[in-house]
Amino acid sequence: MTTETRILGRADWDRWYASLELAFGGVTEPPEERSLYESLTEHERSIGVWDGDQCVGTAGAFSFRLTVPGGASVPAAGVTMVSVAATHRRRGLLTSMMRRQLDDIRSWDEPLALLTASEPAIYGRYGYGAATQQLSLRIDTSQVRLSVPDGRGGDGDADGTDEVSLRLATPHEPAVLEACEAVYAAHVAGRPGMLARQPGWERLPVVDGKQEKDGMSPLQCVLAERRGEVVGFTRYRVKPEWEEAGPKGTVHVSDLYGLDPRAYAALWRHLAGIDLTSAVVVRNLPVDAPVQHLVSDIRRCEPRLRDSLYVRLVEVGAALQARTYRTPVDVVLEVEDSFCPWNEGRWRLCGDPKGASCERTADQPDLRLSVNELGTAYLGGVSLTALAGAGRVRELRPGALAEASTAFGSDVAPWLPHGF
Ligand SMILES: CC(=O)SCCNC(=O)CCNC(=O)[C@H](O)C(C)(C)COP(=O)(O)OP(=O)(O)OC[C@H]1O[C@@H](n2cnc3c(N)ncnc32)[C@H](O)[C@@H]1OP(=O)(O)O
Repeated sequence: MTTETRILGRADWDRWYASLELAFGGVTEPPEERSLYESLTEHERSIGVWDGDQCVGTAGAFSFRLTVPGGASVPAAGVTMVSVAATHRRRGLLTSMMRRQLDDIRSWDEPLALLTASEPAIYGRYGYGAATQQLSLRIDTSQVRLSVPDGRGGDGDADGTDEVSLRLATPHEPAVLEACEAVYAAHVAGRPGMLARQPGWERLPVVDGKQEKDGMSPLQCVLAERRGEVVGFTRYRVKPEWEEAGPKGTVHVSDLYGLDPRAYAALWRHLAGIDLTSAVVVRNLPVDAPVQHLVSDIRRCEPRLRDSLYVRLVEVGAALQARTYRTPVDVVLEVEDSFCPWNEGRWRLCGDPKGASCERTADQPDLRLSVNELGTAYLGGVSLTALAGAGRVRELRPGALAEASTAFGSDVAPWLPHGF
């Protein structure tokens, strides 16, 4: 097999993307979604593998900025659109693309690579670790009640001026899109795992997807407003269904953000009260989503967890010093990284809530772990102690594990709100 790997040329995009679609089963995306992805593709950061004039491998890397614990926004390559043609699988093409990509990302001085995996078993061999989870709920709104915040958190409105009102809006309308994006942007710095969306990405949640073919309504949008300011929004589709006993429709939530507890609760109460529906389904919430504390019966919400964002430390030193640490930490990490050997060896990590340094050292190690565990623990959603319990982190100095594990933790659960 003779193949050539090259940077994606603009004229090649159609064939390149068709090859990706075929590898994912051959269903062609709706034109609006396709053209959005065409405009978002960063050609110079994308590669294609060609066998003659046939594209047999694809991979891209968006230039993202990722929020890390402490709130910094760190350059990160969003690895995406990875595929190998069915005729060329299991011959090492994926490994060769991952090799090329990680070398490129390093040369771009981006300390992190990120992805969401089609299958969790694929990317561990390249040093990625599952760093965040997503919570899904199916709320039985015929049984579950949602409470209203009582203002004890300081958001009371004794004189009624803090009241939130809800307004139906057209999701694609530029002013609406802009207002929703501003609410999204206000959340980014406060939660590790979120991405600062660049222009164009705000359209991703509103492209007309395949869902409408499944009997769902077009996307609907409700804005939460206070004194004329947009303080939250939700976007959702309704799937009407009827049973002998009566209506049994479902509300499928795409996203929901509130800038304060009242706006947040008002939006959830709206979703739970939509006529002719008896369930609200949401696929991707942070594991610490406050809605879990608004419902009267969490068991009737069927909570489930799934792996979400995978993180790869491309440059261990730069990545570990880009975030802060919840408590003071001073440990020597002995890192294994066979795929990116420049990371191998001992690193002294000194950090606290204000900042961190991470330098090469010859000192005795306190913890031994691979780059996968560093990726898994990096955003503070999985503890080093839990990984040690699985034998994946070794404590070489008594006390070092508890010290590092506490320091790596995050008060706010890391979360990736959408795929890419
Ligand atoms: C970030 C994203 O875009 S995720 C999307 C990934 N793409 C898809 O799922 C589309 C459908 N699948 C494909 O296109 C291909 O099967 C790919 C990309 C997953 C794998 O490509 P290949 O060229 O066959 O992989 P390659 O031959 O380099 O295999 C490398 C290793 O991964 C393993 N591997 C490959 N695919 C899988 C899989 N789906 N599950 C588990 N292991 C896998 C191989 O067995 C091999 O293991 P080894 O190193 O122990 O020998």
